Formats: sequence, structure tokens, C-alpha cells
Amino acid sequence: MEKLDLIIKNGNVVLPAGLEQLDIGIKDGLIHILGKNLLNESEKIWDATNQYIFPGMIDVHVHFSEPGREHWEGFHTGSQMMAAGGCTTYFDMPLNGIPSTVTEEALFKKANLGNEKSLVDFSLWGGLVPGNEGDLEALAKSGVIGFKAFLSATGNQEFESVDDITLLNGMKQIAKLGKVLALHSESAAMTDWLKEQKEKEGKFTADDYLETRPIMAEVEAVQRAIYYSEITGCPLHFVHISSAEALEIIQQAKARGLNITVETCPHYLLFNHQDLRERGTVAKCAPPLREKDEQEKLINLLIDQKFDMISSDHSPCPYELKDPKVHNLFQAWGGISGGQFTLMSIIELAVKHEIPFESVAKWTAQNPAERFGLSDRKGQIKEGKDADFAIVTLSKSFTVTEDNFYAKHKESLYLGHTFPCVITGTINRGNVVYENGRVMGSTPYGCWVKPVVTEIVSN
Ligand SMILES: NC(=O)N[C@H]1NC(=O)NC1=O
Ligand SMILES: [Zn+2]
Ligand SMILES: [Zn+2]
Repeated sequence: MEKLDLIIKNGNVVLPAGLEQLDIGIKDGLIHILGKNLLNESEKIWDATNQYIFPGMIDVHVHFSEPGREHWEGFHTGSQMMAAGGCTTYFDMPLNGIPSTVTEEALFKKANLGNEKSLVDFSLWGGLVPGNEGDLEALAKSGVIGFKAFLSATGNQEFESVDDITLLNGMKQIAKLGKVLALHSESAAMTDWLKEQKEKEGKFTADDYLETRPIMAEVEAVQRAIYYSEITGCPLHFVHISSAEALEIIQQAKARGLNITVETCPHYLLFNHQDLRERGTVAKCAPPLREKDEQEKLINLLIDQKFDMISSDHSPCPYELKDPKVHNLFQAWGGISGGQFTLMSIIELAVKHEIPFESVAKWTAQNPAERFGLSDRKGQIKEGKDADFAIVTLSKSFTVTEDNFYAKHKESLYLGHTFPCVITGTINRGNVVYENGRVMGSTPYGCWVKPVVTEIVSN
């Protein structure tokens, strides 16, 4: 019998078909064997009795802002935070760093930094912006996980939103390149115009902010993108969908056979507009947190399996940019800092609403891996796959404090929130990167992970 590097013993393993009490034998970074009462010799044994072993989370949506704005987050702190949250692969967005990831050169620069500094694995998005249509093919061939574009203003000048013609041209090319286009979908015309009205009136309260980004702005942008997908054949992924109505038209498009997936984020499920009213800028994001009735609708849609995946949209900034003494709610940076809490948030909802844990694993690992071309290696606990795990106990709770939140900046909407579970360990390709409250921060175990090569369709 072969000697193993690690055996995780007696855990409740979250498999696609449900929970099974199994031992997991790990060798050379891979899941070598799954079975009951493994008797192999092993360097290390991890007793996971009464704990749950989830596939390592794949978070398809974070902003680490490096290079150029690593004072906002960065690969080092960002990846430690993800490890503490049970995430073993994150996809870094092409914006908030300088330069944006809109050329092959910028992609390689970012990949090198990630390889030097990241504690867990990562993939990189490329951007679609006005003027980089000539860069898309090189980005695709060099291994971006997909492309991202904004239909409304991004909040930083280094990444322009797309006009409709850029979008159509980009979508046609991205379809040929066999990639997916992720879209931040809010109408630029509506949000810009409504914001200007409020600025003219000098109205900057939480309610005013919400009024500048109505559900209609999301619905209009989603609907338009769906029409464009139909014309161009471009696969779409709708990021951070915040309304039932937008989700409804996405469902209809999927039912017509369009190649579309959709995510939401835990902040739209755990919080609502009242948090913006009470707590101000830490709760500012776009699309905004909705009213409580919409939050409830979204939770029900999650329970009904209408979302394909859950991502954090971790979009942090230095405190000054959210300081209410310096910036009003309209000027403050929009983004929620909470990349550590996605898996725990969904487990909280699962416990509360009796959602099976295999659904949690599907939303946080399997579907992201399948959608973006990583399922040969990641996304499921299965022999031969990467040994990526989040080990979770339900017999303790976790209250977020500045001390146990590993992001670079500690202000967060999640401070003070109590989850009914604790991540007791995170394992990335067989390496223990987080164990009982301690991040193994000194070794950058993480690698840039590229999707399997998709065939490029020529015409
Ligand atoms: N640029 C950026 O990170 N924007 C993100 N923040 C947010 O709240 N929504 C976003 O799209
Ligand atoms: Zn966005
Ligand atoms: Zn984002």
C-alpha cells in the first residue's frame, strides 16, 4: 500500500450526490484515494470527525488591485484572506489595478506577481474595453479565464465601460475565441443620468444612492446583453445579479437555449438597504444592496437553484476612500470587502433554510470549475483531482473581528457578523494553507491556473 502525504480522516465529505463519511488520501497534491478506513501509512493525519469537507471554494470574482494599487489589497494579503475563508482558487478581475489586464503584457505582469505572492491558486480575467479589440485573441491564447466588461461606469479611470458597438464587436470575437464574457450589468445612461440629477439637487443620502441605481437599470442592461448574445453567439456570465426581475429574464434566455450563467454575492443575501442607511459607506456597492423584500426574493431564488454560482466581488479600498468625513456616500468607493466570508455565508443560509450541502459545493466549486474550463483539475472531491479542500465545523460559531479578518484593510460590512460555522482548515493542492485560525503565510503555494484550451473557431 502506498505511503500518502496526508489523510483527512472520518470527515463528512461533500460529494455531488450528497454527504459520505470517507477518508481522503492525498499524495503529490492530488486526491489519491477516497475510501472508508484507509490504512495507508501517511506523513500526516488530519482528524476531521464530525466535520464537513467541502471542495476548496472557487471564487470567480475578486479585485486584488495589484499591480498599481496594492495599497488597496494585493496578492499577499488577499490570498491569505481567501485561504482563511476556505477558498483555494480565486479569479482576479482585470480592473482596479494599474495597468488594467487588457493586454498580454499586463496579463503576464500580473501572473508573475501572483505566482510570487499568492498563497492559493488563482486565475486571471482579461478586460474588454474600448480600444483593445486587437488584444483579445492574445489574451485568450495566453490563458485568461474569460473576459469582463462593464456596461456602467467602473469607478476608476483606468478601465472604461463599453459602448454598445465595442460590446458587439467584442462579443463576436469572444464567441470565436471560445470564451465567456462576464458583464457588470447596469445601464450607464440611467445610472449616470440619475446620479447627475441627485448631484444637482445636492441629495446624497442612502435612499438617494439607491434611487440612482434602480432595478430597472439592471434589468435593461441584462436584457440588452441577452439580445446581443443572441446576435453574436457569445456566452455570457452575469456577475452580481441583485434583483429577481433580472434573474427572471436570465432564466427565460437560458430556457431558450442561450449559453448564459449567473452569479450573486453573499452581501445581497445576508444584508439589505437598511444596512446602507445605518452603516453608510461600508455597505456601499453597485448594484446597491436592495430593500428587504428583494433580499428575501433572492434567497428564495437561491433555494430554488436559480443561481449557478456565488462569488464574493471582494472590492476593498483604503479607509480614506470610504471615510464619511471626507466623502459623501456618492463620492465614497463602492465595493464590499468580504472575500473571506463567501463559503461561510452560504453555509449560514444552507443551515437556516435546509439547503443541502451539495448545493453549496455546486455553487462555490463545481459550477465555477465547469463553466470556466477548470473541471479537469478542480471543483469536486474525486480521485485524480487537485487536493483542494475547505474543512468546516458546525459545532462552533465565528464572529468577524478585525483580528480574524485577513484582508489588508479591516473595515467591512461583515465586522460583527456571526456565522454558525468555522473554517478549521484549508488545503490547496495538498498544502495546508490555513489551520485553526492560523494562515500559513510565508510560502506562496499558489499557481496561476489556466483553463483547458478551447478550440478557436475560425470563419
Ligand atoms: N471597480 C469595482 O471594483 N467595482 C465593484 N464594486 C462594486 O460595488 N461593484 C463593482 O462592480
Ligand atoms: Zn461589478
Ligand atoms: Zn467586481
